[in-house]
Amino acid sequence: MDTTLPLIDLRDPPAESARRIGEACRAQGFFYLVGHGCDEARAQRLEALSHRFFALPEDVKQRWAMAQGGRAWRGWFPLGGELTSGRPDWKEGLYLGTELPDDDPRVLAGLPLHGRNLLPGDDVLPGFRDTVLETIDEVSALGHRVMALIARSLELPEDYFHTRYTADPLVLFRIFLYPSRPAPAQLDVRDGVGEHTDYGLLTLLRQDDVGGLQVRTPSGWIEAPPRSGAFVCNIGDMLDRMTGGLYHSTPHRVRLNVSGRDRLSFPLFFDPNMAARIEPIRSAATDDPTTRWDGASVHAFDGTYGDYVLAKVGKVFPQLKQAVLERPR
Ligand SMILES: O=C(O)CCC(=O)C(=O)O
Ligand SMILES: [Fe+2]
Repeated sequence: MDTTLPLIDLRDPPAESARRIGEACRAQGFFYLVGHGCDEARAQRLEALSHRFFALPEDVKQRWAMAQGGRAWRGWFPLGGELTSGRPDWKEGLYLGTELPDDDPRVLAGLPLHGRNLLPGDDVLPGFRDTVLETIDEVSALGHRVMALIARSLELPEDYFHTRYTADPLVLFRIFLYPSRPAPAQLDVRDGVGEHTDYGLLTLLRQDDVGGLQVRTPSGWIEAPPRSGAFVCNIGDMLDRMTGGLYHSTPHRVRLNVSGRDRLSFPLFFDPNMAARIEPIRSAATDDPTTRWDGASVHAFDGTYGDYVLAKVGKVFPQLKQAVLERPR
């Protein structure tokens, strides 16, 4: 297999973009996206403000710690605070998502992962909050566009995913910092982020120019190096499940950062509404029995997206799960 990931330009005719996205989803499950029209100046501003946020002293950042975010699971977590396969990742981060007011019915009902964002306001980091919220809106809109192209690539109506899953998507946005300083020897750290697949439909990730993201292909690990102005997109478990394995939810990881500079990344997870039941797609494009594979746990899954994502999130933040989800309200 090719050792570079395909590049999709959204300025191409939609039929061509859809065809090439389909090819990429069947092969690597990963592709670069350019010509998307997102505001470059905003992305640069977000990068600069994020560096300033992570540079704040720990006791200041504690004001926005995830523990204070309650059931919304928003806010800051410290280095080593998130686990992949039970092992701490050597990264620090800010968990964010669609901004919902306290009187939103989903928040009132105590639906996990929904609520207000927990991050510094203009008194501490002028412009940070607005830049984050604008970015979430902008990249979510791009998520809708790419999902329409993915539908087309599967010979489905363009609104296939929108109607069933994403009219009101679950959108989780994260800002990660992978420090250049090494982890203390007593911490059992191996990667920036250990090998994993993403849970939902589609991940759209911007990264700075440091690099470190790697993708597992049948012929081994390949790099997904930074490309200026591009998103790295990949397919999540739910699309793999819906297509019977035709579109790959490909394992990936981030290596320890030895560049001498801190690395920032900005993944947005564009996922089904938590109440949506995940159903296999029936279309000519997914009917080829030679492309089906079974046995992987994702294909045994039957339930709503909420069932799936909460089980996953509980594993990466075990203490929070105990403190938040397993406590009676
Ligand atoms: O930071 C990156 O480049 C990748 C992060 C990632 O894979 C994830 O958060 O799911
Ligand atoms: Fe990931």
